[in-house]
Amino acid sequence: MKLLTAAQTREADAYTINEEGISSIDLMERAAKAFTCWFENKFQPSEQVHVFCGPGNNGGDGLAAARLLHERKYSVHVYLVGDTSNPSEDFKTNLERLPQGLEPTRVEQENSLPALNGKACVVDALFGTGLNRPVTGLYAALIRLLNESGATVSSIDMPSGLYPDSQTPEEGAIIKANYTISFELPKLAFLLPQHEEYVGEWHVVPIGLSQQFVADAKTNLYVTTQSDIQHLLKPRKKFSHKGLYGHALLLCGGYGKIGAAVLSARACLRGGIGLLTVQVPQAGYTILQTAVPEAMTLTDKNRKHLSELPKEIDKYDVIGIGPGLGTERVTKTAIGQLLATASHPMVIDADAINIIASSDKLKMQLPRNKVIFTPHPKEFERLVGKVKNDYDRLQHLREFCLEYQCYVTLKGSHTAIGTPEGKVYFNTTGNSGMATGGTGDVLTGVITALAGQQYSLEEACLLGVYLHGLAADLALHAVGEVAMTASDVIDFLPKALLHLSQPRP
Ligand SMILES: NC(=O)C1=CN([C@@H]2O[C@H](COP(=O)(O)OP(=O)(O)OC[C@H]3O[C@@H](n4cnc5c(N)ncnc54)[C@H](OP(=O)(O)O)[C@@H]3O)[C@@H](O)[C@H]2O)[C@@H](O)CC1
Ligand SMILES: [K+]
Repeated sequence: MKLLTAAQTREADAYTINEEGISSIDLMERAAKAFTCWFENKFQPSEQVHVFCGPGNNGGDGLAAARLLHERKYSVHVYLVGDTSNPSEDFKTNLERLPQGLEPTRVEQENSLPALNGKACVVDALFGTGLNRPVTGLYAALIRLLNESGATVSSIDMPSGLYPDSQTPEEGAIIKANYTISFELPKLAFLLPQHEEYVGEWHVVPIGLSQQFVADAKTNLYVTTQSDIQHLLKPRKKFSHKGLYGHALLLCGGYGKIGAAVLSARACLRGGIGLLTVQVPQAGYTILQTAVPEAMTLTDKNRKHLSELPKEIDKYDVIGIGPGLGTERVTKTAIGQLLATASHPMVIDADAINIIASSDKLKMQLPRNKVIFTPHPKEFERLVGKVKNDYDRLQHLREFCLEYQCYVTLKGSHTAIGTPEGKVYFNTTGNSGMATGGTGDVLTGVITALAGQQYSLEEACLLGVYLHGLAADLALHAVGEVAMTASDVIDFLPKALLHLSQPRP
């Protein structure tokens, strides 16, 4: 799914009105109905609902939603906040449409802010995508009051005060919403970790914006949904044999971290690889052979660390390297040899990233269009330098992928996948149960498996990241977030694959 900017959303709005024969006020009614429908599923009519409206169309949505909730027997209070003497046309119409018994309260000064307690149910319709400067003054005072009240806040389209697709200046007040109900498409701001406390749980509701406009809109930002991912999955042929599904080499594990190699290897097998060879230091031989009997095991001449490449390296279809390696000098030398000689697709994680990040020479040796890096944010900063905020991190992601013509899956709540063409895809599966040691090793195994099965590197990243998160989402029902381990994620990979291969409803 494409991610459009606020400016593009406004254009989509205008295009829909001009080309699809719907008036602006009717489009607003659709938006208000979509919001109300979500609201009714969430809150009982016994709730006292306080709707705070700003002067633009976001406020207009709030007025229409207030009317619809009133009709559905909610006890509604409407507040017109700030200077609403010059409102948008659709705001005006919806103000006129308020029925008797729903007279709005004007809030024009800080000393007329209403008192709210923690039980209040608030609808935030102050500002949406038309916000054009930081929120200060009366609006900021109201936002602070709402944030401190403990009330449950549902924001229409955007948490008021948050910039939809650029860094919000520090001086601007921002609503801390429990829920954000956005129209048609999510906003970039929702996908960035720094906004978690403002956006809360977000949902997108359709309002019938022109699909033609969305299809033609230019963007390099995407959100991966199940339907985007599902069609990537390749069915197996009936007359199959293991040689058709790739031979992967994993270079993982060091003394005290052989478990990382076990996790990557098990995940690689669950990801469908035909044949798997794992090279571990001598200390890992018995462990690997016992824990992962399906994998062939090679031992390094070094007892504790990777120090050499296997012979006949050309016979492998893909190489996964990094989990548990350590950053010994001998390992650095081996990675140098790998980058200088191998032309395989490579999945590079953990200490292999740290080693490459510490050497400009190694970075220069990276083969173009062959490498997938799978860093967490700290490893990413080692690669690109310190970042200022999440927007800056995205910018660095794009620039790094373009410069080195590589793929990067930057791990996080919405893992961001950068491509050599400068595209960024945000993943939508996964949960905080994955914040535990070893889940990264699992991802390396899964992506390595997919890259070995002749998925393109872009497909391997998109599908691998999605599956990894989906497995954790399925594991959530069985073990919960707190108890989840990396092994649970591996155990649910088969269910995730089955889930994706079911026909779409
Ligand atoms: N596109 C769609 O798909 C659909 C969109 N819809 C809805 O429309 C919303 C966008 O509406 P919008 O464009 O009227 O902008 P909105 O967010 O109400 O704010 C503009 C007003 O705020 C003011 N203002 C701005 N910043 C300010 C500040 N810091 N402090 C104080 N004032 C400030 C600004 O005034 P001015 O700059 O002139 O002073 C202007 O009056 C969108 O989020 C969605 O909810 C749906 O109804 C239908 C489908
Ligand atoms: K809002």
